[in-house]
Amino acid sequence: MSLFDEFSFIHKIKPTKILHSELITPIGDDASVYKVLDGARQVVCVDTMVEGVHFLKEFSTPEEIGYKGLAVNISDLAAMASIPKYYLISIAIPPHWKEEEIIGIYQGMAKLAKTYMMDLIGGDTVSTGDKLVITVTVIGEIEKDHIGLRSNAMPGDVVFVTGTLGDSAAGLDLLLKKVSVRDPNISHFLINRHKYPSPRVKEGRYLSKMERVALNDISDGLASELHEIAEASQVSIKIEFRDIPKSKEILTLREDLIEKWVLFGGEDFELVGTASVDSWSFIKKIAKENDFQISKIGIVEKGPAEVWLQRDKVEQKLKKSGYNHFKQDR
Ligand SMILES: Nc1ncnc2c1ncn2[C@@H]1O[C@H](COP(=O)(O)OP(=O)(O)OP(=O)(O)O)[C@@H](O)[C@H]1O
Ligand SMILES: Cc1ncc(C[n+]2csc(CCOP(=O)(O)O)c2C)c(N)n1
Ligand SMILES: [Mg+2]
Ligand SMILES: [Mg+2]
Ligand SMILES: [Mg+2]
Repeated sequence: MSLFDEFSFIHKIKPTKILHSELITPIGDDASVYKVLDGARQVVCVDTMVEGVHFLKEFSTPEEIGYKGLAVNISDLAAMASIPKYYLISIAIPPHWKEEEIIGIYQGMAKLAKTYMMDLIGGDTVSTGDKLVITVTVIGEIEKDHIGLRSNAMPGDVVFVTGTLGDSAAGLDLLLKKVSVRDPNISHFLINRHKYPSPRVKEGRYLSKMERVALNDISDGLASELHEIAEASQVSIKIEFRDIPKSKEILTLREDLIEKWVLFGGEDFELVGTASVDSWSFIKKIAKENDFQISKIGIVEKGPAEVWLQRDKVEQKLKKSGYNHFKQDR
């Protein structure tokens, strides 16, 4: 499968003709949005988790796997600025998974679903040969005209991210024993960030109040997601490494690793986006009043769909590197 590129594959299978004019976002964003009869907008998306690719039984409990499986999907709803409502689970179970473990996965999901008031409305259960596969479909709603499209960025905009970046990838490298940390509080924090991502639904909802906001959630890494916004909006993006928010815990680790985790690590499930300068002053005020973290990391400029990274006054083109299924550049 090494010749298979995830992103060019999606481009190849993307339909060239849309049959329903009610469809607002076809393939190419975090979720699909379409009009329903009463004029409201429904938001739908699906993501799959595979044992060995997204999680390992050796270091994650069934509850943790379930929590994360739903969280990463809610994160895509947050990246459209929508309100989560329902979810469906398709699960392919190999012989070495016991029923009580599968129920544990559902318990992990149910815990998070309660927080976001989501109902489990269906799914599918099948057997499979070797690896557990969990496919989660989520459905949300959004008001007309307030969708966080990747194509909404405009020259002059501020580029922002929520939370801190790189913690999840650092936590994964701790679990995989690629790095070690002496302080148990630091390793606990980073591993927790890997196992329990917080979908930024509240942040997405506040951001939806702006007249125009571009949004993407960080699953494959900051560099990859910024490229997706640059490509969808046909703009150039410039970011400053120093301004990317990093946790105090990650800052105790090696500088070259921090850079790799922050830019290319992925699974942060924070939101990255752009908004006008006027909206940005307002966003900062709302964030302070409502106790969430959001930081300016760069600007949008006219120009080709590229991403530039400034570091110690040196500017370099940032490659679209990050997590790409089938590609081994990580
Ligand atoms: N096999 C597929 N068939 C049809 N559409 C697909 C397929 N795979 C992805 N897509 C669509 O391509 C677009 C980009 O998908 P992608 O999975 O990269 O985004 P994402 O779900 O936000 O990221 P991630 O999966 O890394 O969390 C989305 O619109 C998605 O629905
Ligand atoms: C055991 C194990 N090895 C590696 C990783 C890292 N990882 C897997 S998928 C992915 C990108 C997001 O997934 P997707 O693009 O499918 O949404 C990343 C960063 C992990 N979580 N567990
Ligand atoms: Mg996404
Ligand atoms: Mg996806
Ligand atoms: Mg991905």
